[in-house]
Amino acid sequence: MELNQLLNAIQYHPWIFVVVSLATFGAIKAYVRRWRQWVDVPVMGPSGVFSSYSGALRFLKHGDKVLEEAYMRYRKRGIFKVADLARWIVVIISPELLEDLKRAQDDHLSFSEGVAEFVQVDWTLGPNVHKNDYHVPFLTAMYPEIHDEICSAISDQITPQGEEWISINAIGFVSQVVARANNRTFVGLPLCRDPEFLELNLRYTMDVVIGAEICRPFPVILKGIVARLFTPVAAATKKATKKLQPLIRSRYSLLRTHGKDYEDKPLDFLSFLMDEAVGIEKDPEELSRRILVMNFAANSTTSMSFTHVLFFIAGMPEYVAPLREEVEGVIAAEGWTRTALSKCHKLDSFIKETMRLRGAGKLSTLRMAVKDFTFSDGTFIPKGTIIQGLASGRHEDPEIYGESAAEFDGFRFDNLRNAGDVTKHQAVSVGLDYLAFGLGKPACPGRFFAVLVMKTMLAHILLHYDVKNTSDKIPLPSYMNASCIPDSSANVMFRKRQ
Ligand code: HEM
Repeated sequence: MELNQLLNAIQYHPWIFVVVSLATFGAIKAYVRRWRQWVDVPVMGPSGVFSSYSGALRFLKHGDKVLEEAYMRYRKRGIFKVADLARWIVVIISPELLEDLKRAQDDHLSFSEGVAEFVQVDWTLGPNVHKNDYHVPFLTAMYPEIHDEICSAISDQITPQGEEWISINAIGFVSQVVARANNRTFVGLPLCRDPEFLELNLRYTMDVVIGAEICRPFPVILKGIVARLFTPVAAATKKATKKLQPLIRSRYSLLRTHGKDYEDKPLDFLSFLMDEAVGIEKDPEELSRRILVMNFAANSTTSMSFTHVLFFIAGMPEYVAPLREEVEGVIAAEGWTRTALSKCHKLDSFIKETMRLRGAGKLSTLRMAVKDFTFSDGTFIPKGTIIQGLASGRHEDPEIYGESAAEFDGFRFDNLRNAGDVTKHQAVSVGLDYLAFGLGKPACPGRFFAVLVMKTMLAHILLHYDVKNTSDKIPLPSYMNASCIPDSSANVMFRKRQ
């Protein structure tokens, strides 16, 4: 829009002037705040008022390189900071500082406030989700249903005949299977197979990310209106509510008629929510938001992680025979159960090793200082600062993982288990040396479920299909800031197991 057109538009619609002025004011305020939260640690990239934005652009496009360079430079100091387009992020590397972060109480370094800042929770996922996280404790898996959904979702998409290979887009295939398995647990059949419902949940993560960026520059009083009018989040919430409302209403009616423990009551996340919800949380729109929130936390994280697993198994045929042998032995003895899969240590190790090198992101353990905070080395962190741990620094440190730290060794963690500490080396274990699922109290509560889903997917694929990449090379990820994104254009080839 040219300046004249803008001035004309303002003349006839003065509210445009108000919105633009408030957005500009908000942007300036955010900009000033960015500079006020100055932490006295080495800076990765330019540190000037304007030049830091060129550093932020480089971080956006080449986050992996920036963080690798920072690791080499500041490993000894154990802490540095890097600019993204919205803020400075203080990144910690040293185990001592990670230990401080792990021990810090939520009223000092807060995970939920960090998330609230990053994805503008109050205006995207919803203010109730921010204030009350009653959805977090439910994550006990219903294994027979998960297994059934994974088998059926895979065979709905891969139907090779005889010896033919079929080629399928890896991330598209994995996302469908993961979203179906997740939603079988969240809302049950038949909604977990409804293509529109799956599509809106798969798109929701991106809707929230875009919505957060649109809301960010506006002052708080306008964010609500902006979120409703100009972001895709409101439309997604409306669509999800429309899909879920009939189900919620019929379950409420059964609860009213037969009481809390009626026969054949579905055992899923929605039932859990409806039992636990109080006050406004009982509203179908609020319940729908919780379902969306769980999809937000579970779909892209698990899909991206498992797509890397698929690329590795497709490109490393030497792992196929020992993994098949392990899974076949355990399943023959015990059937498809949670306990049986917990005995597949090689399978577990292969997934953990993939996540060590290709976790959801190079940074983990998002926190916001809700009060001034001082690390044990004396580094002062003012209130409002965002802090993250450099997961890739820990994951690729030769002092932790030996000379082969940079290489993929699918049975690394199985060997470590056999050599000593059994629990430390499980894929679900969190600690200073393995940050893929975070650290401390806010460590991912869905990790047991996510690992179970990924193990079941890998085991099922190994037992029923041969798999290979479309070329000799394992597709490489790209990075957006620190997020590790599998090659979305890469296909994987499947044929019936020969
Ligand atoms: C491979 C898949 C997954 C990865 C890599 C992952 C990673 C993470 C990480 C890094 C955190 C933050 C922990 C911290 O900062 O210390 C987190 C939190 C969370 N995750 Fe996951 N996650 C995955 C799957 C899931 C699944 C499947 C669910 C739900 C079924 C889930 C639900 C959550 C929730 C609710 C939180 C917030 C916890 C809180 O508020 O205290 N995640 N996840």
